[in-house]
Amino acid sequence: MIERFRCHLLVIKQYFSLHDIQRAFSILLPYIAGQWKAYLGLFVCVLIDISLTLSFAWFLGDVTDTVVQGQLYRMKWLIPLGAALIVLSIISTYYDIYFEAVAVNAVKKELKTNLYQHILLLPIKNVSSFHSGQLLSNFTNDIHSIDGVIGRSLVDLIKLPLISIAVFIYLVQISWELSLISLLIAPAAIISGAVFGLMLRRNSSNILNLAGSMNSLLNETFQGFFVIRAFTLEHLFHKKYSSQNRELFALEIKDAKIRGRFHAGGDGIGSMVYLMCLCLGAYFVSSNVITVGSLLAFVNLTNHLVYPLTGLAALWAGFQRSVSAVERISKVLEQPVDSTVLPQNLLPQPFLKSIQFHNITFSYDGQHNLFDDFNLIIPAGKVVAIVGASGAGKSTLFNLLQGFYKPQSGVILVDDKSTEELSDSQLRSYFAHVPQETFLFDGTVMDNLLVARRGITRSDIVQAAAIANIHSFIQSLPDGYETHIGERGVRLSGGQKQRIAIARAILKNSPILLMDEATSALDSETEYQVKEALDHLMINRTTLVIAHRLSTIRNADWIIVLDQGKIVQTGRHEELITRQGMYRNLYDSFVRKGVAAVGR
Ligand SMILES: Nc1ncnc2c1ncn2[C@@H]1O[C@H](COP(=O)(O)OP(=O)(O)OP(=O)(O)O)[C@@H](O)[C@H]1O
Repeated sequence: MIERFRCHLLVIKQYFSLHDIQRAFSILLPYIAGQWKAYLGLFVCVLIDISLTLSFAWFLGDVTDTVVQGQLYRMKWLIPLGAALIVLSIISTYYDIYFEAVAVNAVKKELKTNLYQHILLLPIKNVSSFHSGQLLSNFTNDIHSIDGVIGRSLVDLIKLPLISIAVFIYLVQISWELSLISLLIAPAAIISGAVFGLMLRRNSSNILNLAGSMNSLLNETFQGFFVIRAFTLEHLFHKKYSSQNRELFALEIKDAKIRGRFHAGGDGIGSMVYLMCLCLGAYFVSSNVITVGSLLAFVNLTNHLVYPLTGLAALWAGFQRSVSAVERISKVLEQPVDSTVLPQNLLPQPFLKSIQFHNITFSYDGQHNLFDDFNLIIPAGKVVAIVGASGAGKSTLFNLLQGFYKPQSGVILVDDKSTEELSDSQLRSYFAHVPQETFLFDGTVMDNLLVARRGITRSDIVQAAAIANIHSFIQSLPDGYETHIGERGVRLSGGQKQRIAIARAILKNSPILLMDEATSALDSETEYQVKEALDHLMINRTTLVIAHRLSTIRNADWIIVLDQGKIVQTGRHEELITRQGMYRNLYDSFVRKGVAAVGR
């Protein structure tokens, strides 16, 4: 019980603390400052709006008194003045909407671009600590929820107190007694704003978190479509999504109820003040304390005294809602990046000497070392097969080499240059990576090949495709190289995708080939075509291959046998086969399984 009370107290404290709002603004301020012209325009519109509010009230009162007192000659200049006020109001309304749209959308645009760039620059270990659905949610729900701190609310923060003060001074001139009555609303507005704002903040934080989870589920559904079908998980996923969707609906309705009660309450209080002022004002008119025109001007302006007060409370509530969204975005933006420059596709550099791993210590989680004082030298121009049980660290070697992860200690040299000293662009220009699973972008075959390197010509592409044994197939497609292959290349077979990936690696023309041999079996004809393509790719290159086929291992110049992050054996197939040890065991298991790939 006491614990729950403490918990509530903490939430309330957090709600009234300025710290979160200050933090949100410190993140957004550079973006807001970048749009100072639009905000200045908006501020000028606000000043015009305040002046117009007072002018219209005065105009209403003056026209009424003019008519009541029979001084119709004054209408000669009152009518053009009214028309001028209306024209000014039309112009101001237009620019008000325009400047707000420019300010809000420009801030969001910049924030989205920076967030995207930041994610592209984040070290892989940091990116993988976020769920892709959560990152997606940052761009969709969260960025759209920050309106409360960058849009009209920001200007209202200045406008509402200003209009309140201006209107109050004007009202006091008409009648100080009525003005005091209209001030009765202040405490009620502030208390209701605070209470409802607190409820809104908690609820919208739940909405944003749930929307993030739903995005993650959608992402998994679309990416794991085949697994869902194969394991008949449709019912399970449907149940999960429906349940989250129902929960979201309930939270949205709760949000609407809170906002509804808040606004209805504010309107109710406003109407009561209006009624009280009208009744008391009517009495003052009948007692000749004020004129009819003054009463009309007064009741007209009362509303402008009421809504800034309830508005300020709503503003606080709105800030609270947006703070949750900014907090979620800031979790990504606060992750440190190694460099602020986006890597670019550079022309390949020559590679003449060796790759060296010196005293490398590496751990993914910072606790269990996968590599401990690891040393390895790979001379240029060789085909090196890396073999070992699953989880031995083979792929991790590739990750370290390409700078996707940094070792905790030790140094990796490529042609005597430390990978730490090379920029990401320089480092990656050394390598062409053919991963086990081919990833193709949504677009045409040509689009997927063009990404390999800058300045590629069509004849380069045709040549590379021919070497990769895929040219004839591409030509047989309805639009040849311009055929759309669908998201992740869904319209192609595994073997076709692999050969496009090989053509892409040929086009990149890097001196070092990193190849993670596919374990999935292809039919013998396709297998042959892929193998031939790979053989072409290896010509004149240093090749590091995580080998799964005996034929690759047999033909390698050098074999490295890896076990739990340690090199346990090295040599050629003929030597290793004669010795007792891990390689011999692996070979025996290959033979025992009667691997179809043997000898291919
Ligand atoms: N991103 C990661 N975060 C944490 N641990 C990881 C990560 N990637 C790999 N590991 C762990 O590091 C170890 C080595 O993984 P690695 O992928 O390098 O092995 P591998 O030899 O390539 O295995 P396989 O042949 O199955 O692909 C494994 O125990 C694995 O669980």
